[in-house]
Amino acid sequence: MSLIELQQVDLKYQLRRDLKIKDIIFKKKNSSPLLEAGSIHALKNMDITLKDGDRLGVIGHNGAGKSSLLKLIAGIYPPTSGRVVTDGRIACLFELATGFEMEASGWDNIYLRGLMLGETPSSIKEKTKEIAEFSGLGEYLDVPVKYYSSGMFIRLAFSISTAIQPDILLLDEVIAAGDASFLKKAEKRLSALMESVKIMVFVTHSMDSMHDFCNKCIWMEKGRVKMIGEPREISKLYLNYMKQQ
Ligand SMILES: Nc1ncnc2c1ncn2[C@@H]1O[C@H](COP(=O)(O)OP(=O)(O)OP(=O)(O)O)[C@@H](O)[C@H]1O
Repeated sequence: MSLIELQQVDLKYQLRRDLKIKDIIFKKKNSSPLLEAGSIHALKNMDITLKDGDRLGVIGHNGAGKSSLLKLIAGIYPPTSGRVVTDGRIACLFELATGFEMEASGWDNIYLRGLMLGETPSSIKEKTKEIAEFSGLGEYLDVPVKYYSSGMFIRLAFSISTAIQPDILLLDEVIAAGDASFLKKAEKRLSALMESVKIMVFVTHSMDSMHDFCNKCIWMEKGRVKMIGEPREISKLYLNYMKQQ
């Protein structure tokens, strides 16, 4: 059984300020409460438990803490306090560039990234041909990825990340997967993955996508869970609230 459990979790980002002479001279004028405080409190007292079959949509205003929640579950950031427990193989479909070797070729990156995602050397070798074909990058796979266009890079990153069979899928809607033909192919592959995983956490601003793919929803506000419940119910309350702002 797969599991995501957050117990009284807080996440604070520490801000590093590079002081310049003009900051010292114009200190009062330029001071910012956030910088003065030295940290941003992105997640506050989060308690969430997700088990097999849970498909959680995460909605909320810009800066509410949605992406921070994904990064915390992925283990990219440790909690400042509280406990995060996960059980199961996690695939992240956000910040696709993380973990790539810019000097290495597309082929080498398939191998290295595959290992990082939990494949063994032999299992990733078995999947390499399929990943390469799905990416449609052809001879470009011989070239260091630093020379790729952004669309080519997304093709490769998406093809690798969706080739493994995870238990838990962490997904941000913001995946612009290059040209229209690839986008269509990518959508199909992504829908299949979303249906096959045991637990999904899906950050989205699209209520329609959330209704299609999720059976639970949290509305986040200023780093806290404002409401949790059935997707249609929560999104209705959220949209009404947003209209009044
Ligand atoms: N790496 C970082 N360093 C410092 N502060 C950060 C960092 N990432 C996010 N924040 C801050 O944490 C808070 C939550 O940001 P987060 O990106 O999680 O919000 P979000 O709900 O995903 O927003 P959006 O819908 O705009 O993508 C914001 O105040 C943001 O400025």
